[in-house]
Amino acid sequence: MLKLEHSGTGEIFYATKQSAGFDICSNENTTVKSTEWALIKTGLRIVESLGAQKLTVGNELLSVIPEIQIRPRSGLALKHGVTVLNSPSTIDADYRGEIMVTIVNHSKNDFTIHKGDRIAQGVCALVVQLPGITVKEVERGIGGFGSSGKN
Ligand SMILES: O=c1ccn([C@H]2C[C@H](O)[C@@H](COP(=O)(O)OP(=O)(O)OP(=O)(O)O)O2)c(=O)[nH]1
Repeated sequence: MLKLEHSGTGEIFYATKQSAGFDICSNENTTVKSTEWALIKTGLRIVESLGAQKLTVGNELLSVIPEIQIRPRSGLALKHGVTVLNSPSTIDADYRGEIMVTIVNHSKNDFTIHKGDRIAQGVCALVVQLPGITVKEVERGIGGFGSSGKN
């Protein structure tokens, strides 16, 4: 449905058979200062997606597409006041750039992140595009973070 790859040696895994989220690790060493936020590289990329699937509900033919939601790790939030600023972040199925995570540090202390540290988790969900809304572009490619408009 969606195929994810890591650009380095980083593993992508579910902790248990019934884990909803897979761990997302930092692909860099950095420090997020107290009360500030930073965009962190993950080395992850979607390399393939099946595209929209059609589902009939009542009289309507709906497009069902996968997305990845980035969610915080509860342990980081509780122990360090560190979370994902724009959570749940939306990773579109046709995004081919590196998946990035905006980490915010709400604590009084600077927070150091090492390459390989688990900073967030990814959840794959199936969403429905509302019928009757215009689809403007065919594909997103590597554009993100405000690339599709002025605001
Ligand atoms: O935390 C995030 C949020 C987004 N993205 C990438 C994947 C996503 O598909 C793309 C666009 O994200 P979003 O729709 O949230 O961005 P936007 O600010 O609305 O800008 P755009 O005009 O690019 O849609 O950026 C990330 O890598 N990490």
